[in-house]
Parts: sequence; C-alpha cells; structure tokens
Amino acid sequence: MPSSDLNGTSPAAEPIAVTRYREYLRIKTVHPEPDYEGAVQFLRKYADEVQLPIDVIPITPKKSMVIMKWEGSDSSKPALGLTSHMDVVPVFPALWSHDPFAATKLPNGDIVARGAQDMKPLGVQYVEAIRRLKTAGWSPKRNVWVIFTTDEEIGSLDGMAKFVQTEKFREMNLGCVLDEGIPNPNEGYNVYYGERAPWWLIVTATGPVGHASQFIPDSAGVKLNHVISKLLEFRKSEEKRMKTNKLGLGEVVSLNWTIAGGGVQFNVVPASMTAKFDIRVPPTVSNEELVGRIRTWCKEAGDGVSFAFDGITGPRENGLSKMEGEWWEGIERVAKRRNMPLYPSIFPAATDSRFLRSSGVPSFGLSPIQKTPNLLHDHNEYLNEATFLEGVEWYVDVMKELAGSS
Ligand SMILES: CSCC[C@H](NC=O)C(=O)O
Ligand SMILES: [Zn+2]
Ligand SMILES: [Zn+2]
Repeated sequence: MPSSDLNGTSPAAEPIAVTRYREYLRIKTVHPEPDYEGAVQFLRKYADEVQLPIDVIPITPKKSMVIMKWEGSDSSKPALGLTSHMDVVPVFPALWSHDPFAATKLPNGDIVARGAQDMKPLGVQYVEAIRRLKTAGWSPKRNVWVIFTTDEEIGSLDGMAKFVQTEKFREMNLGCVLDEGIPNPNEGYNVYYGERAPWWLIVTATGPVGHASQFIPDSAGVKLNHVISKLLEFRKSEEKRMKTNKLGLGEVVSLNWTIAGGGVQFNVVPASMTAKFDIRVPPTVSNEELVGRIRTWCKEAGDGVSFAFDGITGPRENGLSKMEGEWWEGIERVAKRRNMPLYPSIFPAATDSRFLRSSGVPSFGLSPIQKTPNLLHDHNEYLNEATFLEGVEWYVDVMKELAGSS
C-alpha cells in the first residue's frame, strides 16, 4: 500500500479511493480458495490508515470476518451497518479481455476485474466516505460498523449465517444494514428490501438394476424423469406468470435443473440417479405449498424417490424490510437530494441480507452503480472510475443522513 495521508493524496495521481479499490481487487479472494488472509492484511492496514479500530472475527480457522468501527457520540442509539462480502466468484480467464486480478484501468476509466461490481467497490466506498467525513471534521451520532464478510458467494454458512449468532453481533446493536444490490444499466439505483430464498434441491430416485436391453419397470431413470418433468412444467408456468403479469424476477419462483448424476455404463440400468435444481423462492410464496408440491411429485413417481435440500438452503423464514420508518425515509431523502431515482424490488439472487433480516435487523441492498451493465458473475466485469467515485459521495450523504451529526 503506497503511503498516503488522511486527506487522501495518492502518489499515482489517482484519487486514493480508486487506488485502494484497485489494490483490493488484486487480492485473489476467489473461490474455491479465497485468499481471506490477504484481504484481512489489506484491511488491517487500511483501517489503520483511516484510523478506525478493527476487529478480526474468526468464523473458521481459515476464514475471518473483519469489522471496523466508527464510534458515534451516542452509542446507545441503534447503529448503522455497512456490509460487503470479500469473496468473489471464479473466472474463465480465456473469456477475459484483461487479467481479472490486475484491476487494469482503461483509458476511459473503466476498471476491469473480478469483483469490480460484485462487490468490492462497496467495501472501499464505505471506508473512503468515512475518510472524507473525518477529514471534513464531521462525526456521527450513531456508531457506524463497516463489515467485511466471508463466503457470501457460496451461501454464507461460514460467514454471515454464523456471525449473526455471535455475541459480537448482538453487541453491535444494528438498527439497519446496507448491503449489495444490482447495477442499473439506466439512470438511478436499484434497491432491494427482500430477497428470494435459495433452495438447492436434490432429487434421488432408486430402482431395480439389470441389462439395459430390457424394459426394466420402474427404473430409477423413469421415476426421476417424472419428477424432472413436473418441476420443469412448474418452471414454465412461473415464467409465464412473470411475463403475463409483468412481474419482476424477485416475485416468482425460478427453477433450473443444473446437475445430473448417476449411471455407470450405457448398458447397465443404475440403482440410483439424481437431479439437482437451483430454485429461488420469493417471500410471497408459501413454503409449505411448494414443499407439498415437490413431495407429491416424488410420491407420484413411485417408491424409492426422495428429496432433500443442500446445506443451509431450503425453506426458511424469509423476511422483508419495511419501506417505511426513519432508515428507509433517510435513504429516500438522500436519493431525492441527489436527484437519484430509486427502484425498489425483491433481490432475485441471495445475499447476506437474508440472515440480517431473519435476525430482526432491517437491511437494504443497494449498489450505487447506475448506467452500467449488470456483469455480476460475468466475464469482463468492470466499473468506471467516475461511477465508483459517485458511489463514495453517495455513502458520504447516506452516513450524514442515517448516522446523524453529533
Ligand atoms: C445458497 S446461497 C447462494 C448465494 C449466491 N449469492 C450470490 O450470487 C447466489 O447464488 O445467489
Ligand atoms: Zn455479491
Ligand atoms: Zn455474487
């Protein structure tokens, strides 16, 4: 990390915020083996530079979350949380125009890297907004917690899911947390007040084995096919429901058959076969009803057909954060002042917010990225330097409004 001061000068003749953002992008926190240690090291130095106390919270021996604190003058008030995940999804390097971990800046200011949108900018924007406010002599009334999480991209089990169970989390007394959203290709910011629950469904069918030249009755494949067909019919009906009613993706159940398993040889009817599905269930759909349907389809298929959900996915209470009250109204005021349209909806994918909401903490997902294509998990992910800096200003205003002046 090149030397700099609290006023934000950078030897590279580049705003310090952008330099730190690019440095963070170069740390390979990429699955399946994210370099969390490298990220923690970077964040320790960063916190030191901006003079914020830091806590490193081990979630597993190799995975630690990072919490920075900007102390408010009235710690008794519920605090503002600003969270971002440190991990990023894998890349197909051959598809990238530039090294995805070089954080190359193109002549037009586009910064190309894995994590350029999802979601390394936010972590740096939070800290840079604090740097600017500190430099301007502003200090908050509420505590502001900047949270860096692990494993969001693979379900948050060794991350936010465990963190919300800790004493530290309770002590933080969070009144509201801001998390990631999705870039808007047009003007304005998308904002998410809820999210669909991921259900990673595994259907297993078993049946008699034998030579594949015969009509072996009730084979695993025949039974599995019944369930697959029913699920895919349901998929079609949900897609139709979305299109005819002009609903958002966050309002219907999406379903994709993503993994097929089983079988050993062409001419051997296997004893068991599996099919795995990525299903996303909106908070507005009844979990019992959907589980009931799946149960019925498995039963109809015959004996020896079962289903289960992978890991911590599957039916769960899935809260919505109310678009009312002081936190939400504060966000709206900031957007209005900045002339920024807000587009609220339900997050179609899953993120850390669901664990916050089910712990009773309202959470809003908003990535301050407008007029930029959504390249989450895609190749050539990028963010323009100017858009990144606009995001720093957004959080300056957000903190002023939500954390209150002392
Ligand atoms: C099982 S939770 C998976 C979380 C992941 N989050 C971002 O992409 C997602 O697929 O939505
Ligand atoms: Zn993300
Ligand atoms: Zn992601």
